[in-house]
Amino acid sequence: MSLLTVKGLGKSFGGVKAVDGIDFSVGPGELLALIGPNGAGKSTTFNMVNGQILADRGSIELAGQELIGMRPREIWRLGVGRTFQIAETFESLTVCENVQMALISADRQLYSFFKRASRHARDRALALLDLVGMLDQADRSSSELAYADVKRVELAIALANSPRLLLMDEPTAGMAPGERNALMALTKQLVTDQGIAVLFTEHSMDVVFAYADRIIVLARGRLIAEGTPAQIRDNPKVQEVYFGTGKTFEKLQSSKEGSA
Ligand SMILES: Nc1ncnc2c1ncn2[C@@H]1O[C@H](COP(=O)(O)OP(=O)(O)OP(=O)(O)O)[C@@H](O)[C@H]1O
Repeated sequence: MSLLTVKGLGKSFGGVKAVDGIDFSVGPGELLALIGPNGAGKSTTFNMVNGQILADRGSIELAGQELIGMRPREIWRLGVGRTFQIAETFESLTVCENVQMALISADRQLYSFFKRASRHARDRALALLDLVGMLDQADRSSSELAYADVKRVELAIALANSPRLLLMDEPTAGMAPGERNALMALTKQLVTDQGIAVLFTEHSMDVVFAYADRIIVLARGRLIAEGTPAQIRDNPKVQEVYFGTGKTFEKLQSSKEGSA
């Protein structure tokens, strides 16, 4: 059963068909990687799913509900979370307060008094920090954290909204290989346990091949391949348009060994 179902999705900018009629779906607990060379249409696809860009055509359904035409905030309220390439937390707040803010924001309709919300949210924030392995750093200032830990806090913040679908934009950008694997292993475990569907883009092929359940490949706005990591690795069309374009494939294959 799919949670997110995208059909015939398209978006043009002037004469450029950034996304040209693509279909895909993601199910609960599944990690779907969206890859492709520069300018393939990955960001445009992402931004259409979370409502930042209005699609020209097609449909994006979350559990049967059409998202096209909704604002990002409404889509977020329906349970579509997002993490960013560069993780950001409020540096003036502690780790725990950052997660509390996210909880209070997610609960806005249920709590009218900040104090009450804030007390209640602390316990839940600590539980989320425990999930991402950051409980012992809950009362530290966010400004003191190492980057890999900021990414963990960002994951806790994304989980605060109890997402059904999580969009992750290059989740491991800027991280060392060992840290990349730790973050992705944690993400995979959490989304599997909680049945969250994940759509992620990633330039790092070692991460894609190790953690994606399925991969879709875009090139010039078109979906040119879809399959398991093994199917995508062996697909000649993919090698031609994507891996064949540069040194990326070879380089990342050897980095996989280094990071395993
Ligand atoms: N706001 C915009 N105005 C005009 N053209 C755009 C705009 N956004 C994207 N494009 C064009 O649409 C195409 C797809 O861009 P997109 O950013 O979605 O690709 P991408 O796969 O995310 O690329 P990258 O990996 O480099 O981030 C490109 O040709 C790009 O130049």
